[in-house]
Amino acid sequence: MDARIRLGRINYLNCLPVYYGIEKGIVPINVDLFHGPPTKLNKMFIDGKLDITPISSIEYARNSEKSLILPNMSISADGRVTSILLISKLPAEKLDGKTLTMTKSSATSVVLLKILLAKYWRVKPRLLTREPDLSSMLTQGDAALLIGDDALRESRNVKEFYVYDLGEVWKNYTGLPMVFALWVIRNSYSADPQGLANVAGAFLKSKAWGVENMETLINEAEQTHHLPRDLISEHFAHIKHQLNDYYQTALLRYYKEAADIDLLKHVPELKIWGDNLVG
Ligand SMILES: C=C(O[C@@H]1C=C(C(=O)O)C=C[C@H]1O)C(=O)O
Repeated sequence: MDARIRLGRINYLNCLPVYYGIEKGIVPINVDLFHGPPTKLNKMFIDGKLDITPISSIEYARNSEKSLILPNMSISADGRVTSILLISKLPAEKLDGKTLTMTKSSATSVVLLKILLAKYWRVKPRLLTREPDLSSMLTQGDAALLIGDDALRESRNVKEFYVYDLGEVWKNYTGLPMVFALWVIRNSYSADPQGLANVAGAFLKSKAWGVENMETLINEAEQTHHLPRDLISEHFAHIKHQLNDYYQTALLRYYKEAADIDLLKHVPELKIWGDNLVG
């Protein structure tokens, strides 16, 4: 099989540990990589321009008939995540009627924030979507939602604000981890079980290589993402790339919470490739 797989790659630090082995050719696989923030990859996948890619977990729920889930992969956190931050001039309980600006790069964390505002903090701010630029977001509003590297980059400069790590708030609310992103497979691509097995295997090998070679990953991340070393290792320690029963239960709880406040039409079945689905 030498058809080149069109593979998405979120351009945040959270993907480095699972892509490094593939990108450096340590794990050989024939792919064309497409980089971008989550909302760009979400759209490319839905438009049929990617075969396999991480997408915001809420987008799988909205398009579950178009895709299958790649097993054993996710971007998750069991509590603190370090990179999904609500940065606010006021305590979150006081945001009722205030203006909150949200990064345009996110889909899952936008819905997560809406769940927490409605059900945990019980407030109803006015919500705006903006480019991920903290100072202009906080000029236009009283609070801002940032994700990924944009959040990590600001996380040490926000001491004068109230800072909420939404992985941690979600854990306080539900007692469960939070699954932010899933790797999905375009339905028509699943007709190539050998190709799929190759990709699934390559990710497992690349992920395992990353776990064994954490220092190399941190060195690479320092150079390519320009973040402090201790912040990088803290982020890597909190991001989980798994999708076992515990994380699947948590994901279904998130979908249920979203459906409860009409942000999702129905809770989808998690169709995971290899789970008695296709050959
Ligand atoms: C933990 C993260 O998870 C992410 C959050 C996403 C979202 O909110 O839609 C999508 C993909 C992930 O990048 C992060 O960005 O740091």
